[in-house]
Parts: sequence; structure tokens; C-alpha cells
Amino acid sequence: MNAIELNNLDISYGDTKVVHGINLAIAEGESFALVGESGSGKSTILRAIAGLAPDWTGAISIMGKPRSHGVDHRVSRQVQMVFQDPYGSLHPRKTIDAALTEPLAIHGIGNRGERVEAMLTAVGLDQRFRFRFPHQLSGGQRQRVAIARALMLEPKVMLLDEPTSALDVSVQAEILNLLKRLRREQGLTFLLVTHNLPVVSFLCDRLAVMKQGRVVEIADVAQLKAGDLKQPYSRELLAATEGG
Ligand SMILES: Nc1ncnc2c1ncn2[C@@H]1O[C@H](COP(=O)(O)OP(=O)(O)OP(=O)(O)O)[C@@H](O)[C@H]1O
Repeated sequence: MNAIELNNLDISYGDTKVVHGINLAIAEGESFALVGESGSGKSTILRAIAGLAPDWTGAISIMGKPRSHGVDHRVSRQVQMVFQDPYGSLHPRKTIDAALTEPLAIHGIGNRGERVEAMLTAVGLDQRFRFRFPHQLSGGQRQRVAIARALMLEPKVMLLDEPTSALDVSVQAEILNLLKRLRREQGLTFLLVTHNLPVVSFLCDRLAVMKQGRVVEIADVAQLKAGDLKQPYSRELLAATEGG
């Protein structure tokens, strides 16, 4: 089954269409990256799938069923998003326990204490962090909490928007290793936005190269690693990354 299917997807903000005619099929368990220059529409695609950019036409299917526009409770259990800046995505006056419990409360799920303890362990955080506040944690620890929060509802799909780019280089590898392990352990499907092609090589199976709201090429990570991208724009992107 495809975890995510996008058919002829256009997305607008007001009168401005920023994403044009996207067709993508991402298999269950696959890890897929969207790469491309700033403003090419990568985050907008994640936002539309998550229900945060409701002005779209075409079809978005999750686990074989089309999603509706706006809030869709089935989709919000199956699809969770992790943002670049974990500080921005965690409420400053809520403890880690409150942040992790909230999705369970919203969906009427019990056994909350046990689930929070188990999830802290799963993301490699000591139990002593449970009743602390976000500002008492490091950037990497906060991103572990954001990942834990996203996993509380046992989703099938994680949408990862530059999940390591706000972190110190030394911490980035830890979070990438964590994501890789969680994907394997929980059979997750990843759709990842990044500027960082080494991150794609490490974490993903395939990638789509985007330019000005369109997909210009879809390739396997093996092709990326071999420098074997077909489109001139993709090759430019690769060269720019290798140069810098
Ligand atoms: N909330 C918004 N309202 C209006 N226009 C927006 C909004 N968010 C993004 N845009 C515009 O939509 C286009 C696509 O932006 P998007 O953030 O999806 O690109 P991106 O490829 O993710 O870029 P980046 O790599 O910089 O995050 C850009 O032209 C951007 O200016």
C-alpha cells in the first residue's frame, strides 16, 4: 500500500499558487525526501498533507484513503509533523509530561503515565526530564521531545521539516540516528524536507527534486550517492552542495 499519494496536487496561499501538479506515491515504510531551492514549495506540501495549508486541489491520500480539507481526525492520528525548531513547537510553560500527554487526552486514550514513560525511553530521554520545562532542556533534548510528542498517537507517517537543521552539528547525527532507529522499530513512513543532501543519503530511499513548485526529477538515493541525477537543475543542486 502507498502511505502517501499525491495526485495532481496544486496548493495556493490566497491568490498565489505555489505548488503545481504534484504526483507522488510513497510506499508504506519508505523514507522519501523533498529537496530543492528555498521557496520551491517543499514545506507547503508537508503543510497541505498535515492539514495546515487547506487551499489545495487534486487529491491527497493517506494509507489508501483520500483526506478531506482542513481537520481530518483519521489523518491526524496517522500523520504527524516534526518542525525545524523544537523550541517553537513546544509550549514554554508546559512540562514535557503535559506536552506528551496532550495528544492522548485529545484522542481519549488512557494509560497516559505508562505511555509517557515508555516514549521517553524510546527517544532516549531519562525519566527525570518528564516534569521539566522546555527551557531546561538542550536543543537536541527538545527535538527528542518533539519527536516523542509526534509518536504518542502511534502514527504511520512522519512529516519531517528540516528536523535537524536548527541543531548543533554534533547533535544532528544523534537525532538522525534516533529517527533511523524509530523508523525501523515502528515501521514508519518518512516524508522529509531538507537542504542537506548527506541527510537524504543517510535517512532516505528516494528523493524528489523541486524547483518553483514543481517536481523536476525523482531519483533513488543510490543515484544521488553515485552523482547520477539526470536533470541539469538536480546536478547543479548536487554540485552546489558538494562545493559548499
Ligand atoms: N503562509 C504563507 N503565505 C503566503 N505565502 C507563503 C506562505 N508560506 C510560504 N509561502 C510562499 O510559498 C512558496 C513556497 O514556500 P515553501 O516554504 O513551501 O518553500 P520551501 O521549498 O519549503 O522553502 P524553504 O526551503 O525556504 O523552507 C514561497 O514562495 C513562499 O514565499
